[in-house]
Amino acid sequence: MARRFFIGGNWKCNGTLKSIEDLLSTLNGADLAKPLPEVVVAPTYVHLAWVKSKLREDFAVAAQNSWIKGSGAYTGEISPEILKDLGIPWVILGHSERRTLCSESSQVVADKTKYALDKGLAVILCVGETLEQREAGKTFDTVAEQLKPVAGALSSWTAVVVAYEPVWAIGTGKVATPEQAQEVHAYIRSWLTDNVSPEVSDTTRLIYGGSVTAKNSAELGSAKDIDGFLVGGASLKPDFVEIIKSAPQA
Ligand SMILES: O=C(CO)COP(=O)(O)O
Repeated sequence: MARRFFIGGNWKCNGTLKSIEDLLSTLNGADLAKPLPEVVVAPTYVHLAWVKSKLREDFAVAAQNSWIKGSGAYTGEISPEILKDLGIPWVILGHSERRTLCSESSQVVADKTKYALDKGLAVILCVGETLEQREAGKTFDTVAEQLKPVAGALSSWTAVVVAYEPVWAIGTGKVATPEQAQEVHAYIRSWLTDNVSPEVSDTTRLIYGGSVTAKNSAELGSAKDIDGFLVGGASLKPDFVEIIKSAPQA
């Protein structure tokens, strides 16, 4: 079945009013061929509602995280209910920066994913190995360990996109080769067949993240099991438009 190509821009902890205004005018002014891939940008929480109100209507917005439970006495957190109320359709969960810097375990990521989906958000679920894990031959085991609690928690995957982001490729300029990325995407697809269902495996979009640029996106995007990208640094630049343009036409 055809999976619609998906391009996410994770702005991380970046942006000023001026830089975002400039970026919005680049994105909104871009002349893009139809049919468009699905395009979703993730500004910081404080910029989210403003970006949503200014962004072209054929792109959507995502939060970069959400709380594990509903609204209440959780200082500093943002619940899926609040995001839903603001009309935010997507959330990124399990990014390696949160797993590492905020000690989010795979079980916490699974519980957050379930809660966000239950409240009607769609989830970009990130998985990926460190360089140490790759060099120890543990890439597949690491990804399986990250997916397992999610598979245990979810009853439906229709609103999930899985982002494979090898930690060693994030923000390093060291992009996975199309063969390296394809190998792990194929593994994830077979893992989903065996542990969830052939239908989920066939329909779930698997996107790649880690030093994606306008120079490498076309080649990566032509790999069989790569259904899109989660772009960090290059999503803050006009490069992002070129990455969108490089998406394979459906
Ligand atoms: O972490 C990423 C997207 O979530 C990738 O970041 P870079 O594209 O900057 O390597």
